[in-house]
Amino acid sequence: MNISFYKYQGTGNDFIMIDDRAGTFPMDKERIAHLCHRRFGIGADGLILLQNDEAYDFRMKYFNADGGEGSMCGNGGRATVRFAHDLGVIGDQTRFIAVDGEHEALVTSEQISLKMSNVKGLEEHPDYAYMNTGSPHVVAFKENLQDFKVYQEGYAIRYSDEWVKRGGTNVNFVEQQGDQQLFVRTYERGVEDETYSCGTGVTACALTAHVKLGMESPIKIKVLGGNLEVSFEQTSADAFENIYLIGPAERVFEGTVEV
Ligand SMILES: N[C@@H](CCC[C@H](N)C(=O)O)C(=O)O
Repeated sequence: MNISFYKYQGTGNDFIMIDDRAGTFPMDKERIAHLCHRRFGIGADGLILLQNDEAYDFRMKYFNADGGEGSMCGNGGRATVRFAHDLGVIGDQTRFIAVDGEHEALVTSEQISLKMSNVKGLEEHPDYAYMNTGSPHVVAFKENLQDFKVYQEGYAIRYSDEWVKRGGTNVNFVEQQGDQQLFVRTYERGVEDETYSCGTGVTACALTAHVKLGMESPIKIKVLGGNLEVSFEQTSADAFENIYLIGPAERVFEGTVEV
């Protein structure tokens, strides 16, 4: 059968977006991986279904590029809000449900401001920090990040015995570039490559930079695909609330594909 799809991107993290309010999309791992393949398919870091939900404006169901259902995707959340707005499903404010629970968002023509899940349990290790911002993230500070081997080093951590045992992780490398500015590069689990941006990843980096370097909210973050901002409130030594991921998200093209 042929289905309509839309392609969206948020700071270069790109997604196939499907209006699945009828609930008819055939959710099959191989099919989703094929659609996301950059040579044989449409090409994307992930595929997202916008579905109906009784209690919320919509449900966001996110799959990584390998076809497996992912944990929360921050940029995907922002792109799904833009998609829902473009479809006329929502106005300029929304409350929706995703794999990690309820989210709120505000829409302007330039930006989507997405409220992220509260964070509890920041682990501080000598060489890195770890936290779950809806998805699991290792955060390691590096100098001269532009020239750093993100794929090789990220892969080594992601597939180390410890992280395989713990269910896998995304890996973020971060460099401070001013009082309120970070530069972040991310190796993404489920894409198994460096992506141009990772929303839950930059959120983890901002919270880590606050704890380790004393950087205050809001923190601006440069990624390969553009610029994001993260604001937050720290409520105890390892807990954060009112976390917002703010940045652009837009439709790139649309089409039909046989599934
Ligand atoms: N790109 C995402 C992160 C997606 C989740 C991740 N790949 C996983 O399942 O671990 C983002 O913007 O947050």
